[in-house]
Amino acid sequence: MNLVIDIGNTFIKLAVFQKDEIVSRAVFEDEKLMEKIQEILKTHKIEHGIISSVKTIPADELAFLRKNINLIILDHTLSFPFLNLYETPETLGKDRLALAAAAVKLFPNKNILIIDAGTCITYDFLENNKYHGGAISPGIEMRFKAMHNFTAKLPLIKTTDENETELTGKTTRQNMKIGVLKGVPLEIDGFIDLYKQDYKDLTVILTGGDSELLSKSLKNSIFAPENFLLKGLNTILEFNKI
Ligand SMILES: Nc1ncnc2c1ncn2[C@@H]1O[C@H](COP(=O)(O)OP(=O)(O)O)[C@@H](O)[C@H]1O
Ligand SMILES: CC(C)(COP(=O)(O)O)[C@@H](O)C(=O)NCCC(=O)O
Ligand SMILES: [K+]
Repeated sequence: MNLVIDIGNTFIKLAVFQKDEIVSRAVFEDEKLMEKIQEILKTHKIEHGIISSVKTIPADELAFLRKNINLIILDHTLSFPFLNLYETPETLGKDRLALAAAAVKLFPNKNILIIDAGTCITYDFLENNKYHGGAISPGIEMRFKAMHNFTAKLPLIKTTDENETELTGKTTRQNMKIGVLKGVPLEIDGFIDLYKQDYKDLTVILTGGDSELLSKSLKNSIFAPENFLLKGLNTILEFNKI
């Protein structure tokens, strides 16, 4: 069985794969990583693993993983089922490599825009199995936190607060919620429209912690496959197993 670990800026996602199927999955915060891995190693027969991180991985965690499984650390020097044309591949987010791998596995030889709404919102564009790059913008929670932190008077809004249906906000909180929760879908639809001007047959994938919240507000139709990034990591692991 394979263990795949995705360390994002907000959450760690972890899954155990038997061939292409997820048999166990967990989402948690940073400090629980070792505990969760020990639990998984006790309950599953893990032989291979892959870890993708947008942060530096602590040395003791790496040493522990390496001692227990055949571990691959995701970076741009591995083999991928797509051609990477990013001009600075060494600075490209590892999560974005995993998303691109998942996309070509699901939709080979297509024009694909992957939107990952997590801590940041990333846009990744693939044309016929060639990865070009895309865009990075602040995520929903980051926008709320930034407005609170960088102003004197704006309150902190939580994503879980009740949504607004109006276009015109009449209180400070309404204005902020509308600015972010209507603004982000407008941004996403705007990017999709711009890509569609050049690529009529564009496949759009939406994933990440805020994808459910956002999918209802988009005018463009999108795919929202489950555990998309984790499946991409498993694809890369299978591609690079020795
Ligand atoms: N319970 C929650 N706690 C914190 N953030 C949440 C929660 N539910 C959804 N989110 C949203 O999901 C985002 C994190 O999504 P995720 O894809 O896991 O990010 P990352 O891969 O960057 O860690 C947060 O920025 C926030 O907007
Ligand atoms: C853009 C990101 C912060 C997104 O991270 P996430 O929101 O998934 O936690 C991450 O992919 C990253 O650190 N990228 C490095 C810069 C680049 O991709 O070019
Ligand atoms: K992201």
